[in-house]
Amino acid sequence: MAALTPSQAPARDIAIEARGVGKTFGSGMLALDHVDFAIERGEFVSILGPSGCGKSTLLRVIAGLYESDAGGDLQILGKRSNGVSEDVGVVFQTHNMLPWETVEANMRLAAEVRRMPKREIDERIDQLLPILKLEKFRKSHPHQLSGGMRQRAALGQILITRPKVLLLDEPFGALDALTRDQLNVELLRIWQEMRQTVVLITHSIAEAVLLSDRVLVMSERPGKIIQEINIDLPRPRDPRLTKEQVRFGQYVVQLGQIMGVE
Ligand SMILES: Nc1ncnc2c1ncn2[C@@H]1O[C@H](COP(=O)(O)OP(=O)(O)OP(=O)(O)O)[C@@H](O)[C@H]1O
Repeated sequence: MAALTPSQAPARDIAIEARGVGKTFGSGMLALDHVDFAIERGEFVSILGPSGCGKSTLLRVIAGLYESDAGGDLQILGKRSNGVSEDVGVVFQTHNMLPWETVEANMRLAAEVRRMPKREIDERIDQLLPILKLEKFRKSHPHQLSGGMRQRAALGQILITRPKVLLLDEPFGALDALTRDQLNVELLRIWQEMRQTVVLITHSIAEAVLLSDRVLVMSERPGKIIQEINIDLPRPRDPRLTKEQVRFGQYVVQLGQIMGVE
């Protein structure tokens, strides 16, 4: 069969495309320098890189919370990024739930800000609480929850708005290893059900390999993407079985070498 010419090849359905994206902070401190990458719709991509290289800054640029320097181009779902978008949800390492409101009320507020109809909000809360394993805690306040539950509730506040793009800045980074593993299982399950485009910032090579379709590696500051590795492991990925695979270990070693942390 003849090879497809570029014009015949199926167009890639790109959710996020960065070309020459940069970020300089006030005093001329260059945090990101000519960042280039493209992420397809429905893809799960992790970003790894040394501490301080600009991962969170990049995520905030994608979220529209920071503006990219002049000259760069950032397209989100086919449109030039122009500040915060309803299509993009962000979960940070520390939750931003209101402490005096219950889990349910916090989720409700996040949806009300988007002016979603009450019936739809009720339906989505009922649908999400079991997925997040928070059914029994819908009337609890944040201080009554464990750290893992609080981060699940924070994820719920974002998922209720059904963002097409989900940005995760080390959402489970402050939790112990066991809770983190459990939440990663939940995250994979939720992603498999909802199939948003996910970009995850993590410091854990193993976490990146376990979860992702592709891992982008950033350089030291000023950060740019220096490598990308496709993670060709079968899904669904059971964490224990996946980590036992030879290929899993090879990816971890390969990424460790790229990052100089073997
Ligand atoms: N609002 C800001 N104003 C000035 N400098 C900033 C700001 N935010 C981040 N920086 C600087 O930009 C650089 C990149 O920071 P960033 O938080 O993006 O790195 P990171 O890769 O996420 O770090 P870590 O892995 O340690 O969380 C750092 O040198 C940081 O000090």
